[in-house]
Amino acid sequence: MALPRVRVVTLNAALGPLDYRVPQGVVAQPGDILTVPLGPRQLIGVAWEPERLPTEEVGDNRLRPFLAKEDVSPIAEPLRRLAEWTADYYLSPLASVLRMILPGAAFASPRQLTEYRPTGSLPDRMTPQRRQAMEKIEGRQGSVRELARLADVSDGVIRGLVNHGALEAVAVEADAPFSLPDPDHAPPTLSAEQGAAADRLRSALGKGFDPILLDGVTGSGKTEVYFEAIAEALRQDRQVLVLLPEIALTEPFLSRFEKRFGCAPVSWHSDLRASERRRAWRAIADGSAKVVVGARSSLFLPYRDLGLIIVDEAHEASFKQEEGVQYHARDVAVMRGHFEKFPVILASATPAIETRHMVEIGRYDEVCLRERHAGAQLPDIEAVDLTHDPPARGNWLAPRLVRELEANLEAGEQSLLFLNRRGFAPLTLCRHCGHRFNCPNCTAWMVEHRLMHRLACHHCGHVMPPPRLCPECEEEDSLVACGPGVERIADEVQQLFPEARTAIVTSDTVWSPARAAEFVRAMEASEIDIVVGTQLVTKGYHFPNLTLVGVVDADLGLQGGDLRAAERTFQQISQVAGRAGRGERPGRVLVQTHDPDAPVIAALVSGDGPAFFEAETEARRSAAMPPFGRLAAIIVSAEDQTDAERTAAAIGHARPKIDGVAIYGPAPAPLAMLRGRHRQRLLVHAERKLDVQAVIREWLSGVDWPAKVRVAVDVDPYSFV
Ligand SMILES: Nc1ncnc2c1ncn2[C@@H]1O[C@H](COP(=O)(O)OP(=O)(O)OP(=O)(O)O)[C@@H](O)[C@H]1O
Ligand SMILES: [Zn+2]
Repeated sequence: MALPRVRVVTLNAALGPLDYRVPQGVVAQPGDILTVPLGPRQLIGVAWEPERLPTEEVGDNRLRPFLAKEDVSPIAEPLRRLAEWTADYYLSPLASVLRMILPGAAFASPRQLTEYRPTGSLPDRMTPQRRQAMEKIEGRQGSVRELARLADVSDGVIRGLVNHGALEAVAVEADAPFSLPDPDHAPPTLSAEQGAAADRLRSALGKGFDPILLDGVTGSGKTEVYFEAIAEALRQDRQVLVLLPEIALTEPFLSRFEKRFGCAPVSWHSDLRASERRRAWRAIADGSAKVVVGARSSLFLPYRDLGLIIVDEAHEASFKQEEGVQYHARDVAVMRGHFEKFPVILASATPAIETRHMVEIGRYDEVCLRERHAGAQLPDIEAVDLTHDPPARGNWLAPRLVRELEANLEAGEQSLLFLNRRGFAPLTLCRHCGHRFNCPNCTAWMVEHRLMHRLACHHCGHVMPPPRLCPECEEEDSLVACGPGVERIADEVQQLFPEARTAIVTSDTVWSPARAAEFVRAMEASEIDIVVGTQLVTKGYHFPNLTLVGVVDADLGLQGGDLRAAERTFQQISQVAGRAGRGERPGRVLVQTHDPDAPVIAALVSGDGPAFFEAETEARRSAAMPPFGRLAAIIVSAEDQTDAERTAAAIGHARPKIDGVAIYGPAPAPLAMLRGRHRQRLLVHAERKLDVQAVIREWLSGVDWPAKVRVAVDVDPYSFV
C-alpha cells in the first residue's frame, strides 16, 4: 500500500511542488500550512491538491516526512483558487502569490516581545548619529531592528541609546484582541439619494458575487454610503476589507471610521511593525479582525469569512503592483469576490474606462450619487491660458492665479496648489557647458531637493550632495535649476505672500500615517493657508475651508503618449478640483495650461466629463486598446547591456506568428536603464478574445536565458516605461 503523502507548495519561487510523507497520527488536508524539510533547511509551505499541481512523483522510499503542521487556520479552498488564478493570469510563480497570503511576520515572533520607545531624556554624549536617530524616531516605538531602519543608523546606535537611557524597553502583548466595531454606534442621516444607494449596497450582502460601481461626484458621501454596507456586513458577522490606494489616506479614514463605528478598524500597510503585523494577520485569519483597511497587499490575506470588499478611489493607478507579481488589486479584488461569492464595491468619482466598460456590458451594476452632500456645489473650473497670461519671468504662477490666492488669503480661506513633481526642480544643468545631472543607475535626471539639500533619483533612490563645481567643465556656481517642483512653487508663494503659512505635502514630507494625521490636524486647525502638493493631496481629504485649487501645470501628465495619459489627467484634475468648496463656501479651480483647447482641458472646463469619456472610449475601441484589446509587456533586463540585448533578440526571434497578435520590439525600453540594469522591451498587442497568457507562456518556454538575465511579463500594463 502506498504511504500517505501530501503535495506541498513552498514559499520559495525557485522550487516546484514537493511531496512529503504524512507522519503517523497526523492528518494533512489541502490548505494546511506545514513546515517541511529541504536538505538541512526548514521551509514553510501549503498543502495543495496534487491533481492541480502535477509533478514528477517521488518513490515512497525517498519520501521524507514533513515536520509540523502550523497552528493557524488552513488556506481555504476559494483562496487557493484565487492564488492559482492570480499566478496564471499574471504569469507568476504560485509561491510568490502564497508569500502575499503568508507574509513572514505571520509566524515569526513570539507571543510577547520587547520594543523600545523614547524616554524623553537624552544621552550625555550626543553624536550626530544619535541625534539623527532621536529625531527620526520621534514618538515612535519598535524593535531595535525597526528603529535602526527607521532612523537609518546601525543597530549598535540604537542599543547605545538604550544603554544611555534615551530609549526604554516595553513589553508588548503580541496577540491582544481588537475591539469590535459597532454598526449602530453613530449612523448618519442620509439624504434621499444616499439612502437609495445605501439600500442597494446593503441588499447585496450575503447574496453572492455582485460587483458594483459606486459612482458619485466628489463630496457626495460615497464613504458614508459604503459605511452602511459595512454596517450590514457587521450585522451579518462577516469580515470587510477596505482597500485604499495610499497609506497616507489611512489616517483620515481611521478617524472617520471610528466616529461612525466607535473604534478604529484593523490596518494593514507597509508602515506596520512586525508585532503589529503578526497581531493583525492572526486576527484576520481567525476572523476576529472584523474590518480591515489596507493597501493592496491586504487583498491576499487569509480572511476567515470575508463578506465584502470595497475598493476606494478605484480608478487609482497605484492599485497596480509594479514589482514581483504585477497584479492589479482592483481586478483581483473582483476575482476574490467571484471565488468567495460576495459583493465588491468599486467607489470612485472618476471611474476608469475599464470599469465603465464593465458596467456598459452588464457585468457590473452601477449606483450613482449626483449631488454633493448638504447642498454644496461642485466647483467651477476655469482654464488659465499661459500663452496669454504668462507668469512673471522666473515664476510659475500666472497673474490671474496670484490674484485669486491673494483674495483667498484676505478672506481667510485655504488654497491648494497642485503640481505632480516632488523636489525643487526636475533638472539641474550647468549654464556654462550644458552638463546635465543624470542618475548613474537610471535613464533619469537627478532631481534637486533643496529642503534635504541633495540631488535624488526618483527611480532608484540614489542621492548626492549638490556639487559646487560642474563635474564636466569645473566652472564654479554654474548650476541652474530647470523647471518647477513643489518646493520651488512653495518658494514663489513665500516670496509673493511672506505672511502666508504654507505647507508642502509630498511623499517626502508625509511618509507615514502619523504624518498624514498631523497634516490633517494642522489644516483643520487653520494653521495652514496654502498647501503645495503632489497627487498625494488630490484625493480623500475633506477640508471645508479649502475654496481655491490651482493646477500649476495641467499639461504635465499629457506628455509621453501613455495610453491612459488623457484619462489620467482628467481623473487627477477632477479629483483635485473636488477638494475645493466642500463646505458652505463655494470653490473655484484655476487650471494653468498652454493648450486650453486640448479635449481633456476643454472637458474639464465645460464639465462635460461623459462626452470626454465617450470620445476616449471610442478611440480605444477603434485602436483595439484595453479594454477592447489586450496588452502585455515583456521586460528583459540585465546588468550587462549585451546580455539584455541577446536575450531580448532570442525572445524576439522565437516570436509566435498567430492571427490576432501583434508583437513590437525588442527595443530599448523608454527607461533604458533602471537601478543599474539595462532594459529591453517587447510589447504584445492581442485581440480581446485571445488567451494572451497561454501564447506568452508557450513562447517563453521555448527560449533559454542565463540566470543573470531577468525576464518579467507585465500583463495589462499601466506603466509604459
Ligand atoms: N448623510 C450625511 N450626513 C452627514 N455628513 C455627511 C453625509 N454625507 C456626507 N457627509 C459628509 O460630507 C463630506 C463628504 O462626504 P464623503 O467624504 O463621504 O464624500 P466622497 O464622495 O467620499 O468624497 P470624495 O470622492 O471627494 O473623497 C464628509 O465630511 C462627510 O462626512
Ligand atoms: Zn536612479
